[in-house]
Amino acid sequence: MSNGIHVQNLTVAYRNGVTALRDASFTVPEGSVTALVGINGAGKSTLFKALMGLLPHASGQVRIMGGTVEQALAKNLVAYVPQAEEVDWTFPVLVEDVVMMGRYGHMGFFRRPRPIDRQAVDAALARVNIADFRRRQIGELSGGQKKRVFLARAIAQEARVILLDEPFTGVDVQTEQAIIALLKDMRDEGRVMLVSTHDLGSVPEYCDRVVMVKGTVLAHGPTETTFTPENLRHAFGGVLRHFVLGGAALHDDADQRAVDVFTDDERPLVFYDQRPRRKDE
Ligand SMILES: Nc1ncnc2c1ncn2[C@@H]1O[C@H](COP(=O)(O)OP(=O)(O)OP(=O)(O)O)[C@@H](O)[C@H]1O
Repeated sequence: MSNGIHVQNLTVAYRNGVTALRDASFTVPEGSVTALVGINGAGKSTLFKALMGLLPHASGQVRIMGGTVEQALAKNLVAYVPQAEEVDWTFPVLVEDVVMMGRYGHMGFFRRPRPIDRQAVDAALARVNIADFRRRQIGELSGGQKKRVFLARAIAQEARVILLDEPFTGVDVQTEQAIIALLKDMRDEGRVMLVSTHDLGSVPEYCDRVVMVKGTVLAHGPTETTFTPENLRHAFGGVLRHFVLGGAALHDDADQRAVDVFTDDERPLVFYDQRPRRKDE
Protein backbone atom coordinates (compact mmCIF):
# COMPACT_ATOMS: atom_id res chain seq x y z
CA MET A 1 0.00 0.00 0.00
CA SER A 2 1.80 3.13 -1.13
CA ASN A 3 -0.83 5.80 -0.53
CA GLY A 4 -2.32 7.06 2.71
CA ILE A 5 -0.18 7.55 5.82
CA HIS A 6 2.47 5.02 6.85
CA VAL A 7 4.35 5.58 10.07
CA GLN A 8 6.99 3.10 11.13
CA ASN A 9 8.85 3.04 14.42
CA LEU A 10 8.56 6.79 14.79
CA THR A 11 10.20 8.44 17.79
CA VAL A 12 9.75 12.18 18.32
CA ALA A 13 11.48 14.19 21.06
CA TYR A 14 11.14 17.85 22.01
CA ARG A 15 14.21 20.02 22.49
CA ASN A 16 13.87 19.89 26.26
CA GLY A 17 14.47 16.15 26.05
CA VAL A 18 10.85 14.96 26.46
CA THR A 19 10.26 11.96 24.21
CA ALA A 20 6.56 12.39 23.45
CA LEU A 21 6.24 9.46 21.05
CA ARG A 22 8.36 6.34 21.04
CA ASP A 23 8.47 3.65 18.40
CA ALA A 24 5.02 4.46 17.02
CA SER A 25 3.77 2.51 14.01
CA PHE A 26 0.45 2.67 12.18
CA THR A 27 -1.08 2.96 8.74
CA VAL A 28 -4.10 4.87 7.50
CA PRO A 29 -5.33 4.01 4.00
CA GLU A 30 -6.75 6.50 1.54
CA GLY A 31 -10.48 7.08 1.72
CA SER A 32 -10.89 6.91 5.47
CA VAL A 33 -11.89 8.95 8.47
CA THR A 34 -9.62 7.84 11.27
CA ALA A 35 -9.93 8.85 14.92
CA LEU A 36 -6.78 9.64 16.88
CA VAL A 37 -7.61 9.07 20.54
CA GLY A 38 -5.73 9.06 23.82
CA ILE A 39 -5.56 10.82 27.17
CA ASN A 40 -4.20 14.37 27.61
CA GLY A 41 -0.48 14.30 26.93
CA ALA A 42 -0.66 10.97 25.05
CA GLY A 43 1.07 12.45 22.00
CA LYS A 44 -1.74 13.30 19.59
CA SER A 45 -0.61 16.86 18.85
CA THR A 46 2.98 15.68 18.69
CA LEU A 47 2.02 13.18 16.02
CA PHE A 48 0.26 15.90 14.03
CA LYS A 49 3.32 18.14 14.29
CA ALA A 50 5.53 15.30 13.08
CA LEU A 51 3.20 14.73 10.09
CA MET A 52 3.30 18.48 9.36
CA GLY A 53 7.09 18.53 9.37
CA LEU A 54 7.17 20.83 12.43
CA LEU A 55 9.13 18.42 14.61
CA PRO A 56 12.15 16.42 13.52
CA HIS A 57 11.87 12.64 13.63
CA ALA A 58 14.46 11.31 16.08
CA SER A 59 14.12 7.96 14.34
CA GLY A 60 11.70 5.99 12.22
CA GLN A 61 9.96 6.65 8.94
CA VAL A 62 6.88 8.57 7.80
CA ARG A 63 5.46 8.18 4.29
CA ILE A 64 2.54 10.31 3.14
CA MET A 65 0.90 9.48 -0.20
CA GLY A 66 3.99 7.54 -1.20
CA GLY A 67 6.56 10.26 -0.40
CA THR A 68 8.39 11.82 2.52
CA VAL A 69 6.80 14.49 4.72
CA GLU A 70 8.82 17.16 2.90
CA GLN A 71 7.65 15.92 -0.51
CA ALA A 72 4.03 15.80 0.66
CA LEU A 73 4.25 19.36 2.03
CA ALA A 74 5.91 20.63 -1.15
CA LYS A 75 2.97 19.21 -3.12
CA ASN A 76 0.43 20.84 -0.74
CA LEU A 77 -0.95 17.43 0.10
CA VAL A 78 -1.31 17.96 3.85
CA ALA A 79 -3.63 20.44 5.58
CA TYR A 80 -4.16 21.13 9.24
CA VAL A 81 -7.38 22.28 10.91
CA PRO A 82 -6.21 23.73 14.24
CA GLN A 83 -7.73 23.78 17.70
CA ALA A 84 -9.42 27.10 18.43
CA GLU A 85 -6.86 27.93 21.14
CA GLU A 86 -3.99 27.85 18.65
CA VAL A 87 -5.35 30.70 16.55
CA ASP A 88 -4.96 34.41 17.29
CA TRP A 89 -8.56 35.51 16.67
CA THR A 90 -7.69 39.19 17.13
CA PHE A 91 -5.58 39.08 13.97
CA PRO A 92 -7.50 41.24 11.47
CA VAL A 93 -8.11 38.95 8.54
CA LEU A 94 -11.25 38.23 6.54
CA VAL A 95 -12.77 34.78 6.24
CA GLU A 96 -12.12 34.70 2.49
CA ASP A 97 -8.48 35.64 3.07
CA VAL A 98 -8.01 32.71 5.45
CA VAL A 99 -9.45 30.37 2.84
CA MET A 100 -7.24 31.96 0.15
CA MET A 101 -4.21 31.01 2.30
CA GLY A 102 -4.98 27.43 1.26
CA ARG A 103 -4.09 28.48 -2.30
CA TYR A 104 -0.69 30.01 -1.45
CA GLY A 105 1.16 26.80 -2.26
CA HIS A 106 -0.44 26.78 -5.71
CA MET A 107 0.50 30.40 -6.48
CA GLY A 108 3.67 32.01 -7.72
CA PHE A 109 6.21 33.92 -5.67
CA PHE A 110 4.09 37.09 -5.43
CA ARG A 111 1.00 35.19 -4.31
CA ARG A 112 -1.22 37.01 -6.75
CA PRO A 113 -4.53 35.10 -6.89
CA ARG A 114 -5.57 33.95 -10.37
CA PRO A 115 -9.18 33.26 -11.42
CA ILE A 116 -8.64 29.57 -10.67
CA ASP A 117 -7.65 30.44 -7.09
CA ARG A 118 -10.72 32.63 -6.62
CA GLN A 119 -12.93 29.86 -8.00
CA ALA A 120 -11.38 27.37 -5.57
CA VAL A 121 -12.06 29.74 -2.66
CA ASP A 122 -15.66 30.34 -3.76
CA ALA A 123 -16.28 26.61 -4.11
CA ALA A 124 -14.72 25.85 -0.72
CA LEU A 125 -16.75 28.57 1.05
CA ALA A 126 -19.93 27.25 -0.54
CA ARG A 127 -19.10 23.67 0.32
CA VAL A 128 -18.87 24.36 4.06
CA ASN A 129 -21.81 26.75 3.89
CA ILE A 130 -20.12 29.94 5.07
CA ALA A 131 -20.17 31.99 1.87
CA ASP A 132 -22.45 34.52 3.61
CA PHE A 133 -19.68 35.30 6.12
CA ARG A 134 -16.84 35.71 3.63
CA ARG A 135 -16.30 39.43 4.31
CA ARG A 136 -16.37 39.06 8.10
CA GLN A 137 -13.31 39.24 10.31
CA ILE A 138 -12.45 35.71 11.39
CA GLY A 139 -12.66 36.72 15.07
CA GLU A 140 -16.30 37.69 14.63
CA LEU A 141 -17.50 34.15 13.98
CA SER A 142 -18.90 31.48 16.28
CA GLY A 143 -16.80 28.45 17.23
CA GLY A 144 -18.51 26.21 14.66
CA GLN A 145 -18.17 28.81 11.89
CA LYS A 146 -14.46 29.21 12.64
CA LYS A 147 -13.95 25.45 12.33
CA ARG A 148 -15.68 25.52 8.96
CA VAL A 149 -13.40 28.33 7.74
CA PHE A 150 -10.35 26.16 8.37
CA LEU A 151 -12.02 23.19 6.73
CA ALA A 152 -12.69 25.44 3.73
CA ARG A 153 -9.00 26.39 3.70
CA ALA A 154 -8.07 22.67 3.57
CA ILE A 155 -10.56 22.11 0.73
CA ALA A 156 -9.27 25.14 -1.24
CA GLN A 157 -5.76 23.75 -0.80
CA GLU A 158 -6.93 20.50 -2.44
CA ALA A 159 -5.23 18.62 0.37
CA ARG A 160 -5.33 14.83 0.23
CA VAL A 161 -4.51 14.41 3.90
CA ILE A 162 -6.41 16.54 6.42
CA LEU A 163 -5.42 16.58 10.08
CA LEU A 164 -8.21 17.86 12.33
CA ASP A 165 -7.47 18.76 15.92
CA GLU A 166 -10.59 18.46 18.11
CA PRO A 167 -13.02 19.59 15.38
CA PHE A 168 -16.11 19.31 17.60
CA THR A 169 -15.01 21.25 20.66
CA GLY A 170 -17.35 24.18 21.23
CA VAL A 171 -19.53 23.18 18.27
CA ASP A 172 -23.29 22.65 18.47
CA VAL A 173 -24.86 19.33 17.49
CA GLN A 174 -26.17 20.63 14.16
CA THR A 175 -22.76 21.92 13.08
CA GLU A 176 -21.17 18.70 14.31
CA GLN A 177 -23.50 16.74 12.05
CA ALA A 178 -22.69 19.07 9.13
CA ILE A 179 -18.94 18.59 9.67
CA ILE A 180 -19.37 14.81 9.96
CA ALA A 181 -21.31 14.76 6.67
CA LEU A 182 -18.51 16.76 5.05
CA LEU A 183 -15.85 14.39 6.40
CA LYS A 184 -17.75 11.42 5.00
CA ASP A 185 -18.01 13.11 1.58
CA MET A 186 -14.30 13.83 1.56
CA ARG A 187 -13.60 10.24 2.55
CA ASP A 188 -15.61 9.12 -0.46
CA GLU A 189 -13.38 11.34 -2.61
CA GLY A 190 -10.45 9.19 -1.44
CA ARG A 191 -8.91 11.66 1.00
CA VAL A 192 -7.43 10.76 4.36
CA MET A 193 -8.86 12.45 7.43
CA LEU A 194 -7.11 11.97 10.75
CA VAL A 195 -9.25 13.41 13.55
CA SER A 196 -7.95 13.92 17.06
CA THR A 197 -10.88 13.78 19.46
CA HIS A 198 -11.86 13.32 23.09
CA ASP A 199 -15.48 12.79 22.06
CA LEU A 200 -15.34 9.00 22.25
CA GLY A 201 -19.11 8.52 22.04
CA SER A 202 -19.30 9.68 18.43
CA VAL A 203 -16.21 7.86 17.14
CA PRO A 204 -18.12 4.73 16.00
CA GLU A 205 -20.60 7.01 14.21
CA TYR A 206 -18.21 8.53 11.71
CA CYS A 207 -14.76 6.94 11.99
CA ASP A 208 -13.91 3.82 9.97
CA ARG A 209 -10.64 3.42 11.79
CA VAL A 210 -8.99 4.30 15.07
CA VAL A 211 -5.40 4.99 16.15
CA MET A 212 -4.96 4.77 19.93
CA VAL A 213 -1.98 6.55 21.47
CA LYS A 214 -0.30 6.64 24.84
CA GLY A 215 3.32 7.66 24.35
CA THR A 216 3.33 5.23 21.45
CA VAL A 217 0.64 3.69 19.22
CA LEU A 218 -1.10 1.07 21.33
CA ALA A 219 -3.49 -0.15 18.65
CA HIS A 220 -4.68 0.82 15.18
CA GLY A 221 -7.12 -0.60 12.66
CA PRO A 222 -10.83 -0.76 11.81
CA THR A 223 -13.11 0.71 14.49
CA GLU A 224 -15.01 -2.57 14.90
CA THR A 225 -11.93 -4.52 15.92
CA THR A 226 -9.79 -1.77 17.49
CA PHE A 227 -12.17 0.41 19.49
CA THR A 228 -12.79 -2.35 22.01
CA PRO A 229 -13.34 -2.15 25.78
CA GLU A 230 -9.99 -3.88 26.31
CA ASN A 231 -8.04 -1.38 24.16
CA LEU A 232 -9.93 1.56 25.70
CA ARG A 233 -9.05 0.37 29.19
CA HIS A 234 -5.43 0.16 28.08
CA ALA A 235 -5.40 3.62 26.49
CA PHE A 236 -7.50 5.44 29.08
CA GLY A 237 -7.10 3.30 32.19
CA GLY A 238 -7.90 5.32 35.28
CA VAL A 239 -9.00 8.39 33.34
CA LEU A 240 -12.37 7.32 32.01
CA ARG A 241 -15.05 5.92 34.22
CA HIS A 242 -16.07 2.46 33.06
CA PHE A 243 -19.04 0.59 34.38
CA VAL A 244 -21.00 -2.43 33.27
CA LEU A 245 -24.78 -2.52 33.48
CA GLY A 246 -26.48 -5.89 33.47
CA GLY A 247 -28.84 -8.17 35.32
CA ALA A 248 -31.63 -6.52 37.28
CA ALA A 249 -30.08 -3.05 36.86
CA LEU A 250 -30.78 -3.26 33.12
CA HIS A 251 -33.42 -5.93 32.52
CA ASP A 252 -36.63 -7.00 34.19
CA ASP A 253 -36.46 -10.40 32.54
CA ALA A 254 -33.84 -13.13 32.26
CA ASP A 255 -31.83 -11.34 29.57
CA GLN A 256 -28.19 -11.92 30.44
CA ARG A 257 -26.71 -9.30 28.09
CA ALA A 258 -24.69 -6.48 29.61
CA VAL A 259 -23.85 -2.95 28.53
CA ASP A 260 -20.34 -1.48 28.88
CA VAL A 261 -20.27 2.29 29.39
CA PHE A 262 -17.13 4.39 29.14
CA THR A 263 -17.52 8.00 30.09
CA ASP A 264 -15.51 11.10 30.78
CA ASP A 265 -18.80 12.87 31.53
CA GLU A 266 -18.91 14.41 28.04
CA ARG A 267 -20.57 11.81 25.85
CA PRO A 268 -20.60 8.22 27.01
CA LEU A 269 -19.39 5.45 24.75
CA VAL A 270 -21.73 2.49 25.03
CA PHE A 271 -20.96 -1.08 24.05
CA TYR A 272 -23.74 -3.60 23.64
CA ASP A 273 -22.26 -7.07 23.84
CA GLN A 274 -18.74 -5.65 23.43
CA ARG A 275 -19.61 -3.99 20.15
CA PRO A 276 -19.62 -0.19 19.71
CA ARG A 277 -23.05 1.00 18.70
CA ARG A 278 -23.65 3.38 15.82
CA LYS A 279 -26.23 6.13 16.27
CA ASP A 280 -28.19 4.97 13.22
CA GLU A 281 -28.63 1.41 14.56
N1 LIG B 1 6.63 22.11 23.11
C1 LIG B 1 6.84 21.07 23.94
N2 LIG B 1 8.03 20.93 24.57
C2 LIG B 1 8.24 19.89 25.39
N3 LIG B 1 7.35 18.93 25.64
C3 LIG B 1 6.15 19.00 25.07
C4 LIG B 1 5.83 20.08 24.18
N4 LIG B 1 4.56 19.92 23.74
C5 LIG B 1 4.12 18.78 24.34
N5 LIG B 1 5.08 18.24 25.13
C6 LIG B 1 4.96 16.98 25.92
O1 LIG B 1 4.81 15.90 25.03
C7 LIG B 1 3.84 14.97 25.52
C8 LIG B 1 2.73 14.78 24.50
O2 LIG B 1 1.99 16.00 24.38
P1 LIG B 1 0.89 16.25 23.23
O3 LIG B 1 0.63 17.71 23.23
O4 LIG B 1 1.35 15.62 21.98
O5 LIG B 1 -0.35 15.45 23.84
P2 LIG B 1 -1.85 15.37 23.31
O6 LIG B 1 -2.18 13.91 23.19
O7 LIG B 1 -2.04 16.21 22.13
O8 LIG B 1 -2.65 15.97 24.56
P3 LIG B 1 -4.08 16.79 24.64
O9 LIG B 1 -5.15 15.76 24.57
O10 LIG B 1 -3.98 17.38 26.01
O11 LIG B 1 -4.11 17.81 23.55
C9 LIG B 1 3.38 15.50 26.87
O12 LIG B 1 4.13 14.86 27.87
C10 LIG B 1 3.72 16.98 26.79
O13 LIG B 1 4.00 17.49 28.07
